[in-house]
Amino acid sequence: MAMRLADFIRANIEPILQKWDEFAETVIRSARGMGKAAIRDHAREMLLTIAAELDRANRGQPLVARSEEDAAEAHGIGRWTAGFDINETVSEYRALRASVIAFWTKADTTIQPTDFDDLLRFNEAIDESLSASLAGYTAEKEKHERLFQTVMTASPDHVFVLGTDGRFMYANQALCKLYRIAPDDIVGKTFVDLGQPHALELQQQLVHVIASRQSCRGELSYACGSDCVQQYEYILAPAIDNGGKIVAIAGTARNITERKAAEEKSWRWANFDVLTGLPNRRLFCDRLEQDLRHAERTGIPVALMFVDLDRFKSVNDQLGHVAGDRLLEQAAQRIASCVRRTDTVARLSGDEFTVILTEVNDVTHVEILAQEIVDELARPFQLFDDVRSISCSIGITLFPNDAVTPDELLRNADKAMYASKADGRNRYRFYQRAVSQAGA
Ligand SMILES: Nc1nc2c(ncn2[C@@H]2O[C@H](COP(=O)(O)OP(=O)(O)OP(=O)(O)O)[C@@H](O)[C@H]2O)c(=O)[nH]1
Repeated sequence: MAMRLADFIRANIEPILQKWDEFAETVIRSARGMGKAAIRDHAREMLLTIAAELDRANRGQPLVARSEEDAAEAHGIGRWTAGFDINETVSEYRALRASVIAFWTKADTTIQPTDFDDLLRFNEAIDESLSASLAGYTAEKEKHERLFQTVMTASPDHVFVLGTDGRFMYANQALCKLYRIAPDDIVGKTFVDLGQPHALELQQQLVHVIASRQSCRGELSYACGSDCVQQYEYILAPAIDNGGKIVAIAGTARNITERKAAEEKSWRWANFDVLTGLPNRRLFCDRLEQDLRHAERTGIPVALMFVDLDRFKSVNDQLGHVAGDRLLEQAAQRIASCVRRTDTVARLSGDEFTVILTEVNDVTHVEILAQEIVDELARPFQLFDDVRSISCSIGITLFPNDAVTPDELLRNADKAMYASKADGRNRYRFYQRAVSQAGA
């Protein structure tokens, strides 16, 4: 052959790369996100580097200069990052070697002694390049594994990998600490083996993730002592290989106990009266709407009471606001003690309370209850060193007889309450009767 191998490679680089492309189609399937052009450019770069090495060898210079070794190493790192597995990385070099030799052998007519030297050096160059590349690949892989381990170990969240049979393949330190088990001992066990009440739920979720091939989230409680329950939010996600097969389930779980407590606290702030602990106006309105909807379905009436303390201002004026607060707290407890657990007692504002009575089959019961509240609030209140007596005025309206909307019902109850006040306080009045009396 007239042409040296290095020159041959440079002259035939296009057809060599064309052949390489065809082979690469089958080898590099798993190189996610890497375009064909990028892969080809890499091959071109490697071939030109090897050709330059052959030139140097022909001139009697050392075969592999440091910079080429670095380039091959960087290539290996790139292959790991691009998602190549180690076989694909090796195959890539084998394909390059095969492409070049196939072309060269085909083009060869008369073999010169120098051709054997070139072939030998070419193979050596490919081997050197491959080993530098693999060194880069494995170093990068190990570096990432170490980083992964560090992140997993430091993570306060639970991270785990389960096989499709539900057995642990990996669990990080946080999870092992929770279950009081060594990381090596947890491998091969299932959540059921760890003996937690939430195990069956997780097992079912696992089956669901495998069947649907979709991730799922959920919440669970973990009893970490007789009076300690921690809440966790978890995500289970299927790990799918290049062939579309589910090979594992990756899971994370985060302790949300504090977040839940904060949410609960802010929900209480938004919906309950701080002084009395009763539902506030907002929650009262929600409950009234719900109760009315329910009553529409069942056809059983609802009664709404408006309870206003009589001359409460004088308690504040004479004994101070703190004593007034004490009275409001006690009044709230007394009203609540008169009703069923299913009924709602709320504090709308100041000394105004409301009571929603559901499933009122007999209005007589409403009257009895209203009188009970009047009597309860007429009993003396112990306010620190003082004892005070006040009374209350109650207005009552009925759904659906008097009105059907929450606003109208509230207005009616308010009017009936004022009728009680006008009648001399310390009593209750029904809206209907108050209206007909006013009309009479
Ligand atoms: N201690 C205390 N007082 C409050 C609170 N909210 C409102 N008040 C007072 O409650 C009083 C309500 O008075 P009113 O309902 O207007 O009048 P009243 O003295 O009860 O007289 P009648 O309703 O006409 O019988 C006002 O003095 C308010 O300042 C509270 O949270 N604590």
